[in-house]
Amino acid sequence: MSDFTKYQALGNDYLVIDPLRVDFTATAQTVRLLCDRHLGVGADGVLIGPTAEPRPGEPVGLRIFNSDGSPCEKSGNGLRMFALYLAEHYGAGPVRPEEPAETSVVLRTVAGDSRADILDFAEGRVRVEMGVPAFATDAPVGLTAGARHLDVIGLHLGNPHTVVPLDEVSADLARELGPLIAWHPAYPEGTNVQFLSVLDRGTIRIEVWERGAGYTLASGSSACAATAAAHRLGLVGEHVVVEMAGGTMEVSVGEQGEITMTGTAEQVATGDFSPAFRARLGQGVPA
Ligand SMILES: N[C@H](CCC[C@H](N)C(=O)O)C(=O)O
Repeated sequence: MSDFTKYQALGNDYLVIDPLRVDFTATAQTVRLLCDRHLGVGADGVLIGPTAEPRPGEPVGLRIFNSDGSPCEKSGNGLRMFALYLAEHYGAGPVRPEEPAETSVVLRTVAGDSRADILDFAEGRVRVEMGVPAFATDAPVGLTAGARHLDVIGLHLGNPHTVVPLDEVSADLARELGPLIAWHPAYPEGTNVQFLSVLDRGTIRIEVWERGAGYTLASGSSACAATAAAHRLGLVGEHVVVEMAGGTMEVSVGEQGEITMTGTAEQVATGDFSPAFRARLGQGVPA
């Protein structure tokens, strides 16, 4: 059994560490070192789970951390990856990879439960029910970031998001304004930020700056938040293709406002920590 399994979804990468199989204590420090692209393995975040032996029909718990070591309530890409991890490693339990169309599991984070269905195991295609967003206000509100006055829409989807609708978006813009908005005094807990451009009623483009991880090539919960905001503003219909730097995802808005996302994720590698790195993690060297 490997110490870690690395996944990526549209260029957003996470390490899965399974506490039932590996002795690992997640602290801000150990997560930061693991995620460091120069000193560690490298990732946008870490998924620690399952938190207890999976039992058929019962929710499976996981904890999620950002690359800066901060805990986060939820990660859309992370949930898709973790559903695949469970199918690959605990297949006969809550999920059945031999019956891909029927493979489903309820994942439990501090943000609540999310049902995940593996639609195509070979392609790593997973659909996740992300819940109903809670909007901070009915209409966009003004926010000053640097020298810019922006109209933004704040919403919670288990984790916090701020959507910035603009005519055009770019990675440079996200890198410039993202950190100013993510830690703006208006958001004491910080916020994930989506720069949104609506291309047509079925297509949006977003650039993402994540709280705790910075610029990322894609973010599942961000794709959902941006779609929910665009839908609320009447700019898109119920089914939206979300273009991000790392690829596209499909997001749907249900009758009650519930958000469902579908996209791929893939396992990249499994690996073991060297004794020296394990010691640097402060986790001790296995006998
Ligand atoms: N990449 C993640 C977002 C992580 C959210 C995290 N940065 C936070 O602090 O809430 C996703 O696919 O949804």
